Amino acid sequence: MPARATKSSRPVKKSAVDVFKFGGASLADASAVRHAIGIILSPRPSRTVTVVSALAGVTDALLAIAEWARVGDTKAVDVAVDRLRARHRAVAEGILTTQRARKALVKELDTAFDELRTLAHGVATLRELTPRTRDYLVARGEQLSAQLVVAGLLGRGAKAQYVEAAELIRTDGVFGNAFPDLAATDRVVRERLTPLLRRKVLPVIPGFVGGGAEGALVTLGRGGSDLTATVLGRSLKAQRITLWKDVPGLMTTDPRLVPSARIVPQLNVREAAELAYYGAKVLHPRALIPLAHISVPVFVRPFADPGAPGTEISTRHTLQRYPVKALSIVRGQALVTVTGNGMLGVPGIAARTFAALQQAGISVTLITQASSEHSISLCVPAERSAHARAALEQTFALELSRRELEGMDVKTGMATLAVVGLGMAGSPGIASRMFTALSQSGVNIVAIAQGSSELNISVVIAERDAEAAARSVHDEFQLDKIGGGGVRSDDRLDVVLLGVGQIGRELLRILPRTRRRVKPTIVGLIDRSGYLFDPEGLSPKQLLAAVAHKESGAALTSMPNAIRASAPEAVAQIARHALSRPVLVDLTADETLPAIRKALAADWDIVLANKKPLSAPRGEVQALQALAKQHGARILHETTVGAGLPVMDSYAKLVETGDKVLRVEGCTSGTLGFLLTEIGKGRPFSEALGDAMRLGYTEPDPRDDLSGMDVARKALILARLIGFTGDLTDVTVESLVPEAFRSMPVAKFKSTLTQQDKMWADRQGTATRQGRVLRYVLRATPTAVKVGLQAVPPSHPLAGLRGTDNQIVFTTMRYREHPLVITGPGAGPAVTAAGVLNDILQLTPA
Ligand SMILES: NC(=O)C1=CN([C@@H]2O[C@H](COP(=O)(O)OP(=O)(O)OC[C@H]3O[C@@H](n4cnc5c(N)ncnc54)[C@H](OP(=O)(O)O)[C@@H]3O)[C@@H](O)[C@H]2O)C=CC1
Ligand SMILES: N[C@@H](CC=O)C(=O)O
Repeated sequence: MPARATKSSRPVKKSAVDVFKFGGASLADASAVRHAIGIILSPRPSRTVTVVSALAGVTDALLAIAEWARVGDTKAVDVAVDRLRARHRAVAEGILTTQRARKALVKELDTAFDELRTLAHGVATLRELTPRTRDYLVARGEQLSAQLVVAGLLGRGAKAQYVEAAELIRTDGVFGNAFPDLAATDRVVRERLTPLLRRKVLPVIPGFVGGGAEGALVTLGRGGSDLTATVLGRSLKAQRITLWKDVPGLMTTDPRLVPSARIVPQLNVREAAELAYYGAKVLHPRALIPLAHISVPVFVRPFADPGAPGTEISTRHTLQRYPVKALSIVRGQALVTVTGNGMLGVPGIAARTFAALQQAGISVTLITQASSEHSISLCVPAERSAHARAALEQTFALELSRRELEGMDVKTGMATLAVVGLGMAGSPGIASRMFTALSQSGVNIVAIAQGSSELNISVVIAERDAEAAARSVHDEFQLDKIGGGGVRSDDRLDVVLLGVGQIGRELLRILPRTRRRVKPTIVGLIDRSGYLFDPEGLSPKQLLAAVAHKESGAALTSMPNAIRASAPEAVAQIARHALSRPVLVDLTADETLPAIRKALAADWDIVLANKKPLSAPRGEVQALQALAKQHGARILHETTVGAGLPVMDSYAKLVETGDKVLRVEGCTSGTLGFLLTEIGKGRPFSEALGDAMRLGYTEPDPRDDLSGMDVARKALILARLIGFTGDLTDVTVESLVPEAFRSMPVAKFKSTLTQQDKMWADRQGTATRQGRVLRYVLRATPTAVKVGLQAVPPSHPLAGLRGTDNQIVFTTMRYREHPLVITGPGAGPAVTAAGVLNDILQLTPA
């Protein structure tokens, strides 16, 4: 009868719990344990269940103690126990700050080591080490490290509690290699851990250990702490399970074999399980079994760099451009082939072959049988090949004596290479690409196996060819691009929008209307809260939803699948995916240089509507341009001056044809143009500015326009083009914002606009009486840059501008007497988004 869920046995709300697992290699000494404690305490509010392995090397030391005890060497036992005791004491001393806490912990440790010693001496007396006793001894490593972590957490003022694993993880009771009884464990875990989590207590559980029959303690097999973590994550319906490891994540292959191996950002559970089975040592092969029918993502993350995202293992299927996502090489294999005419049509040969190997305790890593049924080949670890031959010869002694079987052929010095990826299913040509790559690098394929799931293709090759084989297959499937970098594809351009404000949303609206063979694909959106990303491209539905969402003033991170991050973090995380001709489009009005640098470093191109990056101090801008050059990236910024008007384009055409620009003058503020036109018609300042804001002409803070800073930035960008070596502070700027309004919060400024109506009416009145027209004007030469309000006569070319019209006048060597004039609307979402789109299209493949 199913157990009824009581209040306390219900799992805590889905997505509330994190399960962390710290591997032994991470927990090496006191500073590592302190670091782990810092990681456990970092999520706030913390509902973290922690699983720990034994301190690095302790499991091996305990196994050695068990062996010495079995042969009666109590001296060796004592030395090893004392060494372990000293090591654990040193960690205790290093993680606790008060004498009292240290004394108490050392006492606990001493009790545990005394018991260990007594037990080992008992084994030595009897000279008998049962599997049960061995498990009991070896489990001590995880138990001790859990005690240390609990003490460390308590020492940091956290509420933490040691929970005995044998009481939580119910198993089939197989000593040395037990497997959890998932249903039973689910119930116990919820009953025991849920109340602790509700009380905000951090449970710490020894990994690798479970409970067997009659209260026996069992172990889950080498690396079994991963399994403990996934079992707990499953039972608690955790929001995620994080395996903190001494590797950066799951790699496309072994980086020692292939230096260009990359971290795979995301793997499907089936792919990860396949890789674990085929030799990717990072993950315990059985660790993913508990998650087969339940969607809890597992993250393999680097302990040394907790900010790095590592590899996500989940039910998602991303990176679909990669039919193969990783490859594994297992060396030290032997290929055993059973051959003979007597196998034809005789049922049971395969079954007897595998039964013989199973009885000999030999694990088979690959099987292949030709359809002629003339032979069966299989791979076994080379060191077991003699045993395998003997076991098979014994099983088939009769067939061998009758010559129905020709014999057992055993080839040692072999390796298996397996390529793994969900995208292989139904994609023709993957095997042929793999075989062609191998043949082109001179690698002979000895045997081939492919499962009907098409999730992997494995080949057997000579071990001496392993490196060449891995490199050629890795190259063939472009796996060096999977963790980031630009893939030069002819039919894609991947765009990430930094900023989803007025301009960003308008750009998203007009993008589908692009008349180009290759339409840019929006793969990412970033705002102040975080980012939304899909390497395959956000769907039109997602983009529409994002536009509506942002229009309503909400944060991107309140949308499904969005991730909380700062802009530089978001770019860095997105840049780990291989994108086609990636472009970062900066549509913020913020200091975004750190994010832009990250993008350039990943070979992305940049499009800017934001003027701040290029009006930063000269040294920073020069460094940015040098970085772009180094990475072969382009920085396009047409809309930083004159919105959609072809200002940068015209400048480039002038200089490309050998002209020299001597000075630039004009009006480059749509907001001020509109404001002065409206005030000139007699409208109050507050109304006119209100309209400018509503129509999307102003900067997010309209004082950037009114203070002249927006024009100053544009002037500096233009002036630097023609040789000005100064900074923004060297630009002479006339501010139109009265002192009292300059530093108040923007919301307050917007609510007090009417207080400036009279000042603006007076200013306009004076100009009208003088028969003049007010214009905010810039003048930039290689030696001086000035922006400010001018009262120009009605005959002046600038006097004729209306509304948001900008005018940019280039005086050049060629256009000296009659300068080149560009006039037109210079603000507003429609023209600006079109200008940004034009820049993006310049980067699009033709
Ligand atoms: N309006 C115009 O006519 C023209 C504008 N431009 C330039 O276009 C840019 C965008 O203007 P507009 O769309 O009106 O501005 P908005 O204020 O409407 O939008 C800005 C967007 O940028 C995001 N953002 C701001 N700072 C950060 C940050 N540090 N990290 C991540 N995201 C950030 C905001 O996020 P959140 O939503 O979370 O606040 C918002 O989505 C400005 O630089 C402007 O000068 C250029 C030419 C013409
Ligand atoms: N706020 C700016 C927008 C364009 O750069 C302006 O009004 O010109």
